[in-house]
Amino acid sequence: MRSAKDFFRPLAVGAPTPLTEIPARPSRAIHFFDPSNEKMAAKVPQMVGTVDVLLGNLEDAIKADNKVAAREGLVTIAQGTDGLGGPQAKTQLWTRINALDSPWALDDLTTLVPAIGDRLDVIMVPKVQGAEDIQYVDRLLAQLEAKAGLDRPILVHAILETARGMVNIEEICGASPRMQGLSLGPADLAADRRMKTTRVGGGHPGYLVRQDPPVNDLGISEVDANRTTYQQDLWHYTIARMVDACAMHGIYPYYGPFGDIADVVACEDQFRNAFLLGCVGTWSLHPKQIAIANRVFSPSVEDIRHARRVVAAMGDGTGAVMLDGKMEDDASLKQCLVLVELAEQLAAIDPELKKQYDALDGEEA
Ligand SMILES: CC(C)(COP(=O)(O)OP(=O)(O)OC[C@H]1O[C@@H](n2cnc3c(N)ncnc32)[C@H](O)[C@@H]1OP(=O)(O)O)[C@@H](O)C(=O)NCCC(=O)NCCSC(=O)C[C@H](O)C(=O)O
Ligand SMILES: [Mg+2]
Repeated sequence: MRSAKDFFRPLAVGAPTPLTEIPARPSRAIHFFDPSNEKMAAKVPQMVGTVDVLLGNLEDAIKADNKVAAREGLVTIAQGTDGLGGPQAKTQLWTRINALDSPWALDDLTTLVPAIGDRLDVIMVPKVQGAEDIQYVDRLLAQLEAKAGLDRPILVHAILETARGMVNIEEICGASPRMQGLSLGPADLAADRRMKTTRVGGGHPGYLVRQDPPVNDLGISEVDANRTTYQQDLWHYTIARMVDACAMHGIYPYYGPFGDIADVVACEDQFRNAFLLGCVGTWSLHPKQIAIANRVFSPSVEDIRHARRVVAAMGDGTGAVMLDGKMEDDASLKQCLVLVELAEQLAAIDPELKKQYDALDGEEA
């Protein structure tokens, strides 16, 4: 472990100085595309500006025979697409490299950083098991950045998809000042934990609680009676764990994939649960999931109306007031400020949202 004194020193001579704070750039949807798929690649330029993050995927879902084509395709796309990636871009450019125990990960990094390191905002590392994985990537990136003459550090995002990664979650978050955030990888995590769901994210009808049985006049429980069941969220514990670890380390938590592309309703529910629990965004696997993510991970006009009224009513921010029959105080003010600040960040990049929030300006507090 590095000492506190050394933590923010570059890990290679000439590498950019690490950031002391991870910028809160909007990232409601991290949209995955396969850079070796011509049809998907052709859609990238028109998606710039409509989605917060475009992620060139090199890992799972890319056939082994296409790994090199995907890597080279990503270089071509990054070099040839205006407005994609870099600190000022409206649409960030991320990649998901291959797993560190695969034969491709090293070539992914040594190819991408010199070629498009100035465009790449975040590198997502799959199947992270512990701090050692992040430290390996951290040192290698510093060497490659120094060699390429880059002037800002590329950030790192870890996917939680093993039981060991979950157990080591705090040390992963704190392993490097490059750590930008965490995503849930529900498919790999389910397999590693030997969970019995075969779905890619989302709920499961078998994971439920059932209403108590009615009791008859003889005091006997009628277990065969019709009883309401309530489906539970298989991922609640994992997401909540991830949110706490990220908040503690000043980095950002994300829900991961929702594989039932056709079920846009359940997808929206899963995304909203993650938003309410504290996640800042999610993955999008299909173009139709982008609009869902943008909608869900943007505070509603109603929420912002209420939050602004609380801010106005609270004056200097201390004490307690009654608003619409409810108590508001220093703590609920902080809750409201979370939403107001998020709305400001999103309005800065999303003109339609800005218009909706601005329309509240004339309203009485
Ligand atoms: C899921 C898909 C395979 C579906 O593709 P397809 O059957 O082609 O869908 P459509 O016919 O509805 O597509 C309509 C058009 O849109 C284009 N398209 C589709 N998906 C994308 C996309 N992601 N980006 C850009 N464009 C896209 C199609 O080419 C069609 O174009 P056209 O014919 O010209 O109209 C496919 O969506 C897909 O492969 N998505 C990405 C899958 C992926 O990245 N998976 C990996 C992430 S999830 C994971 O790894 C699990 C995780 O790690 C864990 O452990 O949990
Ligand atoms: Mg996975």
